[in-house]
Amino acid sequence: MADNHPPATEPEATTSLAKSFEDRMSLPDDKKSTNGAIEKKSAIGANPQANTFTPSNFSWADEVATPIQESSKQADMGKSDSASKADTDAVSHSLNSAQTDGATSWLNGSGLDEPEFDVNVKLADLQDDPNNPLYSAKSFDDLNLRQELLRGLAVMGFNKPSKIQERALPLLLKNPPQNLIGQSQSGTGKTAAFVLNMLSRIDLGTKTPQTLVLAPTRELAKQIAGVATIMGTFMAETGLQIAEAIPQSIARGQTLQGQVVVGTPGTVMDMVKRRQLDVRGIKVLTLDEADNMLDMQGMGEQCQRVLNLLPKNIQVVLFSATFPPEVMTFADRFAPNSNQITLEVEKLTVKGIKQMYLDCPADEDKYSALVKFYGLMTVASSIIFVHRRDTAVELESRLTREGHKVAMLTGGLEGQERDRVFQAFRSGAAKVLITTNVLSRGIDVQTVTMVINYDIPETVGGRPDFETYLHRIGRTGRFGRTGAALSFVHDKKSWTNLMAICNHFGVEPMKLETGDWDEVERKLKAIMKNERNNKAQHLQQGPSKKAEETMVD
Ligand SMILES: Nc1ncnc2c1ncn2[C@@H]1O[C@H](COP(=O)(O)OP(=O)(O)OP(=O)(O)O)[C@@H](O)[C@H]1O
Repeated sequence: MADNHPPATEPEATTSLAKSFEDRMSLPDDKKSTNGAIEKKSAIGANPQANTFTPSNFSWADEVATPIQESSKQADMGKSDSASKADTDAVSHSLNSAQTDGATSWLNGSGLDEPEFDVNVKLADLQDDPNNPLYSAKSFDDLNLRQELLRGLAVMGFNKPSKIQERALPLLLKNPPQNLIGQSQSGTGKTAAFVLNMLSRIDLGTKTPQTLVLAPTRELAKQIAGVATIMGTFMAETGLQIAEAIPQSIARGQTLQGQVVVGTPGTVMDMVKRRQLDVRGIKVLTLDEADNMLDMQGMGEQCQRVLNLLPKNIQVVLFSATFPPEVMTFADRFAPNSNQITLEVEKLTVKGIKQMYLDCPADEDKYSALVKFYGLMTVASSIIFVHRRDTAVELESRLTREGHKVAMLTGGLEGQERDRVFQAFRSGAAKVLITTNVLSRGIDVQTVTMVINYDIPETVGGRPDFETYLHRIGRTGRFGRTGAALSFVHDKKSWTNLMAICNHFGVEPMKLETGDWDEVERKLKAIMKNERNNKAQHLQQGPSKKAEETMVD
């Protein structure tokens, strides 16, 4: 695969073929260093908390709505509604070994100390609105989960299931087990749905692998393993073990032990071939980001080969926010006779994400526009997506040379370096991450309030890449938070592709122009103000009585 044509997500297996440029680049530690103060106000990567909030210095971070604040309130109280102190301590212990974000903010994982705002939308309000994907009519207690899992959910602060969790769990947990294809918007809790299914189905009497999750990247595999570790804290007492099947996770000659295995398909294949992974006891196979995993131009063949190695008649579970029609046929074959929860394309965009685009005169103007844009506001954490690895490297060196503090991760980096960079970003030590599509899917870092499409996502053939756009912007606005996505256009092709993407999802992005930065600032403030008013109205009126189901079986 040529370096300038990365696939939608760079699979592990292809990274060694395409890293010549980065291989030559030395990335000294000081570039990635996560300490060191940034004096310049609103510089890229500067800590927003270092700036004083004034009306003219508004912050996107302020717009991270109250799920976080609500969470920190729980932290103040020392525990969530139904979790005991002992349970909380047990989960804190799990956190030491798990890489996760999602549930951990109230345990000081990634909580933001946000300035207070006049209007607060609580997660509870969103979850009471039947039009919201986070809505549920049921509680976790109604879902027949084992007690240990209910305790895990309680300390994680999961008070109520989201719509996908409420709908998928009864289908997943039914016996005899049935296959499932599940779709819901980004950041609506698909991971918990499939992790709860796996943890409900394992036998703790043996350490042999019983459930296998495949994910497209090491970061996502580690994140899922982290969620399973925390959710299963109280099953660990009776023998639960979670194992990662990613490059270098175990030494040669060692075998993987654990009822739950989470890995990338290439490494899983290798481990099975080397007899490091015994798959004879597997009874559930889950594919996260399933449309990407089943894409025949990507990992489809590998996943099929893994499936062929597993026992017959296992439960196959496929989850993603997107299932384009061309993949759906294969998905049906991969998970035959499945129950299906799907979404209409217009329902796919997350309402809390404000979409904008910046009209740049030419490609070479994008860089100065980026710097200028960051200068207008403080951002909690942000991700800048580029198309090519060499663009990522170039952007990182240029910004670093000019005193901005940024981190960079592409599939061209070695595994341990990837872990180090990503951990720095996850922990908040690095505020700006430049990356390719390798991190476009699944990654859950709650502090991300801004996603920048420095390059509009396109397929190998140069066509608009609808799915990648949706997954990229879905790195913000997670589980009821608000966020913003800004796409850069600089010529006819990038503009046409962006418009095609927006038409596809039925959204109207707001246009910003580089000719008049005062106007850009004014528009940004207006959009944020509007958002606050909408929330205020929503809270005054309460949820709409004409509830319209957003999911169809
Ligand atoms: N019931 C719940 N209550 C509160 N928070 C939840 C609940 N379920 C999930 N979350 C949180 O929501 C966030 C998003 O969840 P998750 O990563 O599973 O989303 P996803 O649907 O898999 O997204 P993507 O499509 O991007 O992969 C996480 O931070 C998770 O901890």
